[in-house]
Amino acid sequence: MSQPGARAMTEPLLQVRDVKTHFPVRGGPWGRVRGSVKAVDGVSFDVRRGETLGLVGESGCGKSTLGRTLLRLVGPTAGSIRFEGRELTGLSQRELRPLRRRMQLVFQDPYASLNPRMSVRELLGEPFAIHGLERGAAREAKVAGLLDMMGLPREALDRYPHEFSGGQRQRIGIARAIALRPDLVVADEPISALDVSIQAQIVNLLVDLQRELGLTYVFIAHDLKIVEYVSTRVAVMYLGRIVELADAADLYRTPRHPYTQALLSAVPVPDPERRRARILLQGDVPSPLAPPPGCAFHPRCPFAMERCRRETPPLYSLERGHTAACFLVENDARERPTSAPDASPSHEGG
Ligand SMILES: Nc1ncnc2c1ncn2[C@@H]1O[C@H](COP(=O)(O)OP(=O)(O)OP(=O)(O)O)[C@@H](O)[C@H]1O
Repeated sequence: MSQPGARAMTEPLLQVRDVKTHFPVRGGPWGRVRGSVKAVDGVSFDVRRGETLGLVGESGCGKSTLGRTLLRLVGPTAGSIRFEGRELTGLSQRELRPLRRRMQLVFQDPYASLNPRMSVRELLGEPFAIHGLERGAAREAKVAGLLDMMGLPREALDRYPHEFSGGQRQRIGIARAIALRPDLVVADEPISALDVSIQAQIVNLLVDLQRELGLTYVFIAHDLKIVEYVSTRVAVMYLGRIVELADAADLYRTPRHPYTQALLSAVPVPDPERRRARILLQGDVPSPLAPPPGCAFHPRCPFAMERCRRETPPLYSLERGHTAACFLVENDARERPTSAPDASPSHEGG
């Protein structure tokens, strides 16, 4: 691999600007477009090299869609995604191919993501075959090395996914994802389908691999304790938008957005100093087909003001890179935020 230059080392691995992923909803006898699900609706953030960016929020907030959009597995409707400074949104599938090996996804359900008719030897050899890398004995050696790294025995090579436990299957899924030494791994709820007793082992495996291979993670999860444990920074999503982003320690110590406060108030903490009053969230996440006007959180917010029903709060910059999209923090903002750049052309992804 070529040695990245100093600039490449300091620039973010991924720069995401005002990205939207809307899904058209069709209806009626002619299947006309009736509206769109705004699964991701204007998000901007950077992912720094070597960090773990945690992505949290209730079910349906758009976390998976955002994760897949970052990898261009789903085409964004608008916005810009730069990987090492290179714009991804306009690239054809062919142009994306060489980049694919550098950006990988770990799935929630390893059973559904592994072809049941392929042996482990084939499953782990496949990434090399797809990209025309390593053959014969060299590929065998790489595959065996992956097994060692995952703590799986060599006998596993000739066995099939159904012969393994959930945790072992996830190890195989992770091995496939890291086989080609990617830079970026999006882990989409990588442990939520697993038995609680083995969740920690898989999390620790991911943490060790990050250290060993210098990986950058986007870690999607709804378990806030695990996100706190693994993340360098954490982004909180609500109805297609990021409502708060901060260093993990800052976010957990001083959450500024009422939505984050409510999510965290539900997490049991043994330390009485950190215990907070439980804020009960009323109702469910509204439909991303018709998000509420103004601040999308206002119908569920215990602090909603008249203004929140009319205006959408921008992401205010607070101290130490902490940002929050809530009028309550406006007075603490370091500067008046400029509105998100909306100049990016809409485009059909592929
Ligand atoms: N291919 C699709 N077509 C239409 N709507 C979609 C599609 N994929 C996701 N959605 C919708 O987009 C919204 C966001 O879904 P997404 O799965 O990204 O959320 P999530 O936060 O990851 O939730 P979960 O934790 O349940 O996976 C949901 O309303 C979902 O129904």
